[in-house]
Amino acid sequence: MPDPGPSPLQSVLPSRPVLPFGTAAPPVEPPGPAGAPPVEPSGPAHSAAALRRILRGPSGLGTVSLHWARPEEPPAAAQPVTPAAMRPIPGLYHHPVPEPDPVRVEELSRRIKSWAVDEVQAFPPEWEDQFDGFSVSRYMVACHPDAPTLDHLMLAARLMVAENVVDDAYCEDGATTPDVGGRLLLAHTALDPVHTAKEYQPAWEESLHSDAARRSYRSAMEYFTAAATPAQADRFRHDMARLHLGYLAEAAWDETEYVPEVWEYLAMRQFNNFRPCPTITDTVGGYELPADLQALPAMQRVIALAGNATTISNDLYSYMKELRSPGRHLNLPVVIAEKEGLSDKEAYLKAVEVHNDLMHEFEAAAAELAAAWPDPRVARFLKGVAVWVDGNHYWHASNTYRYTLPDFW
Ligand SMILES: CC(C)=CCC/C(C)=C(\C)COP(=O)(O)OP(=O)(O)O
Ligand SMILES: [Mg+2]
Repeated sequence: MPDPGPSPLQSVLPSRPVLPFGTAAPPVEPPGPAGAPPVEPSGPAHSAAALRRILRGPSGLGTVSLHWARPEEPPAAAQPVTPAAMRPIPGLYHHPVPEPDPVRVEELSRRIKSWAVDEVQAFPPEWEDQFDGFSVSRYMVACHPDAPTLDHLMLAARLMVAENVVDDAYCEDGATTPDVGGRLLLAHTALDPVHTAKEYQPAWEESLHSDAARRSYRSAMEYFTAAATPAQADRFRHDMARLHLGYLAEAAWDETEYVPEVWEYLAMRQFNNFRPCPTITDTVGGYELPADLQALPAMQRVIALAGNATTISNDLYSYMKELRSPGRHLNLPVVIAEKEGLSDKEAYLKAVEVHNDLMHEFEAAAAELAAAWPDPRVARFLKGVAVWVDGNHYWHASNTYRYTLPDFW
């Protein structure tokens, strides 16, 4: 498939002031009465042009200050960057991203490893190669190019590492145990604190240091809540509860050897999903999408579609890795093949089409919302989610340590 070039949400970078940690964005009146004004009928050209105008951000008198603060670090290294070896899935709709700033990647790698090894003991020494091969720094710099400082990037990197520690230690490839529900709930309390009788509170607090998963969640959440507003922290807790519900459904189907219908699998994957990563784009970017705008049904639809597209992208890039794992690892191609009687190749190619449909639905919903709610914070958040989707694809397509593709082409 020819490279479709930058997504409509990528074409301009809205300019916004960077707010220091924890500062709530100044209130801006939504554009109209309670309900959003009707989106005028528009064809693709109209909405793309409207979207470009909206995403360009405010212009005219008094807006000159609405420009991003330059990152505190020195500019990127002048030497040419060796682009990562990319192998995009043929026919997969995606947008290219600029090579992540190598200066930021190198410094973030140093800081996140120090946190993982020295602060929280996130993994045993025998997992060090896997940790390095995950390339979390290249991932996060690609997904959050608007992060004003490395401290902001560390917020995302710690949570990404912690989320994967929990997935690997509790849910992946044979790690699932019959008591996974109890273990996940207790790990979740490292994000969503227990408030209980005085006599029992110390035992809970001590539990947060008892395994790598809880140590990682507790520490990453402590840094996050220090930087985020209360509303952003509560949003994240809610998104992580969704994620853990998805893990539990996956574990229950694994335990009972149930193969879901395709729609059931897609429903589960909307919860066992990258959602908690793009939805922190405002905290990592140093601004806030207010809770009332984040909760808009139209915004919720955009977030769900973006998360679904990113997660089915993972199903496609991790297909070979999962075929090699113990037992039957459910992913979209495997479920389509089983439930629709297709060959492995036919099912995989159909899963690529499902991914592409999700991407087009996401971009259309984002463009419609940006036009309906021309609030600069909505535009910036939508762009941040789109950039996360594209950065996530870049990481999957270039992580040849972790992923290989089937020979279907
Ligand atoms: C980082 C994060 C919030 C992950 C959420 C759920 C998750 C682990 C994925 C969407 C990745 O899926 P999967 O478990 O298939 O991971 P790999 O394919 O092993 O990379
Ligand atoms: Mg996978």
